[in-house]
Amino acid sequence: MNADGLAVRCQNIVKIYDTGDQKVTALDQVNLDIAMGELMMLVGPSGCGKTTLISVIAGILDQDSGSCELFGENLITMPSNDKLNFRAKNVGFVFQAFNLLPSLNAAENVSVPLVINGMKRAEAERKASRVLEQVGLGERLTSLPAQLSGGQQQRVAIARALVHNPKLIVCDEPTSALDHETGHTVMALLKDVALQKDRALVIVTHDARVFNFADRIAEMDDGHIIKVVDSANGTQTSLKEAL
Ligand SMILES: Nc1ncnc2c1ncn2[C@@H]1O[C@H](COP(=O)(O)OP(=O)(O)OP(=O)(O)O)[C@@H](O)[C@H]1O
Repeated sequence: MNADGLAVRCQNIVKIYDTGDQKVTALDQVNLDIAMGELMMLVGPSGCGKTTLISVIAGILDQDSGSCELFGENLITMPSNDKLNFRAKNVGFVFQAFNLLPSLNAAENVSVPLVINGMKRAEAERKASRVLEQVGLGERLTSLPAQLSGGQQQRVAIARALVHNPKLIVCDEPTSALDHETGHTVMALLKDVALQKDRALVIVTHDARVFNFADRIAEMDDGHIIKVVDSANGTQTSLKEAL
């Protein structure tokens, strides 16, 4: 794939966790390109490296070697302040554990990325409320995370990842706590974002109900990407062609 028009370019990414008494190679020479306008899903067994890979892609974890470019920018060589600003503006992340701030209500949680990017609080909360309405939580704006169900908290986390209109959205199991219909609504909303030509989405999922939303599905095993399938026509791309 030509580097023009790429949202993400991962080349030879290696990540080893060193816990003192043992070393775990979570990513072993991973190569993956994601085009602008693409919704890429990552699948594979537990422990194969999916969360590690999206954390590197989102710039929240540094790889040990290899390069990862986001919209042509190599985050690992950026000064840390520039990296923080770049990430705050361009990346939305839905964590597996949601990571909502417990003392802030739903609208306040969702407004955090806007406030970080310099928007006034009242305006940020108005905008956050509109996105919460889109995910079906217009009635729960002032609820604290502890007053919400798991599925509702997950939708707050998704609204927070979308609210500042980032160019890259990275989601770790975004539909795991949602029923079929809500999962479908949330995926349709995420897909709408991915369809914008200067944006991209990467979603880690075990949820077969949402595979049909993907443009391509990359399958991982034991720190490697073992195949990439184009879901529109079922074509399996060899790894050389996927690059
Ligand atoms: N902070 C850490 N310290 C040490 N080892 C880690 C750490 N995080 C992940 N690992 C190990 O790295 C490997 C990859 O983990 P990762 O969380 O990326 O897998 P995953 O495919 O996302 O798994 P799951 O589907 O269960 O979320 C696993 O063997 C895991 O135990």
